[in-house]
Amino acid sequence: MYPSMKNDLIIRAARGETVERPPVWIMRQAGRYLPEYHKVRSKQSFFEMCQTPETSCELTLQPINRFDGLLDAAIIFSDILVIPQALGMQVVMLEQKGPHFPEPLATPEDLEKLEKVPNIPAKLGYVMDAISLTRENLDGRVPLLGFSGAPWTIMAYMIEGGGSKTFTKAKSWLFRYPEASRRLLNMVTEATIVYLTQQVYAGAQMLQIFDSWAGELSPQDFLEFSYPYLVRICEGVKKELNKSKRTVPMIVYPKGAWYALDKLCDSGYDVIGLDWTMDPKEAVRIRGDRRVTFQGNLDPNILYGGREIIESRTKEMIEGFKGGKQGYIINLGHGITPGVNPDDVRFFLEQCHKYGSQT
Ligand SMILES: Cc1c2[nH]c(c1CCC(=O)O)Cc1[nH]c(c(CCC(=O)O)c1C)Cc1[nH]c(c(CCC(=O)O)c1C)Cc1[nH]c(c(C)c1CCC(=O)O)C2
Repeated sequence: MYPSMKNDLIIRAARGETVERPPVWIMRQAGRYLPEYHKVRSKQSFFEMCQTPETSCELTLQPINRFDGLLDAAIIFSDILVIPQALGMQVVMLEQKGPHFPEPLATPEDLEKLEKVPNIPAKLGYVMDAISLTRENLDGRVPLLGFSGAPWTIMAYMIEGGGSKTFTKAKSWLFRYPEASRRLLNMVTEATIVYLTQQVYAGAQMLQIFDSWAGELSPQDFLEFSYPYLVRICEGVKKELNKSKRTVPMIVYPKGAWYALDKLCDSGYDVIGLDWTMDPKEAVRIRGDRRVTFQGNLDPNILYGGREIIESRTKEMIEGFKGGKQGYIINLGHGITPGVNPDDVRFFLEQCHKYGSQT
């Protein structure tokens, strides 16, 4: 049994309940904008940090401790690329450059090298251990989120071998090898369902699926190569959890897929994460009376603009989401970036509390 919850605002907001103010958390809230992160990072490689439950727990708690009482959720410190690792691929994190796969998938024959049905508890047990340890150490202060990458985004990394501007290799697969692409997407989907379910058994109270490269696809290709797998994950996780009478709210963050918002409102996800290319009022209009909560969507670069614009844009955003007391979770439209001043982050969080309580 874990400590009882002192703040469950985000769980209630995700379920569509009316709350006293919209909850707030920040994608990548544990990361390189925090000096205390660099202290830990200087002693360990990125994936070593992910693989050490005590370190993962410490990093998860850093923003919660620093911004005590201002954040309404913690997200477990890990990475979406642990799934390619579990499928048998090597991934390293290069300083200043980001993730790198020494041997990315080149042709459909390479799928034979992957572990088709990886033993997730054996390969990623350290994530579950980190989640359990963090749940205990959070002491009920805020709920703990688990997460994974969406199949299309994971596939893109496995083929590109890292970040990309054009996604030529990954998208060539979709068009040249649609069958093999579907096989790969299915493989990632099934591993992800097991992974997310295990995270909940370990103590995760909410789940987010990051489809960071959704917006690289055309609307037609998103509907063919991303959406069905997102839906399958939501259904698969909920069905498995239902066997032990559990439910957790699920968030999908399909970055750039504003064109699919209407369809996503019927996807089964409780929460849809929006990036800053979507006007809050327009999103609310498209949603209509469907019971879906929105999350987002301040441009992370607003945090570089100084206090005046941080305040005015935060206020406008909250007002755009109808004042935010129902169907809304405050966040940035994408992860916070390394150069942001933590004091400006505190100021942003204070404005979220101020205008969220007022409107
Ligand atoms: C695409 C993606 C990745 N990882 C993730 C995504 C989806 C979100 C998004 O679109 O930004 C998700 C992620 N990565 C990390 C978290 C931790 C939890 C949190 O949000 O605080 C989460 C939720 C830690 C991290 N993941 C990474 C770092 C920095 C690593 C370092 O210290 O060298 C951290 C703290 C590295 C990483 N990991 C990844 C990239 C592209 C990079 C390098 C570039 C970058 O940092 O933006 C893959």
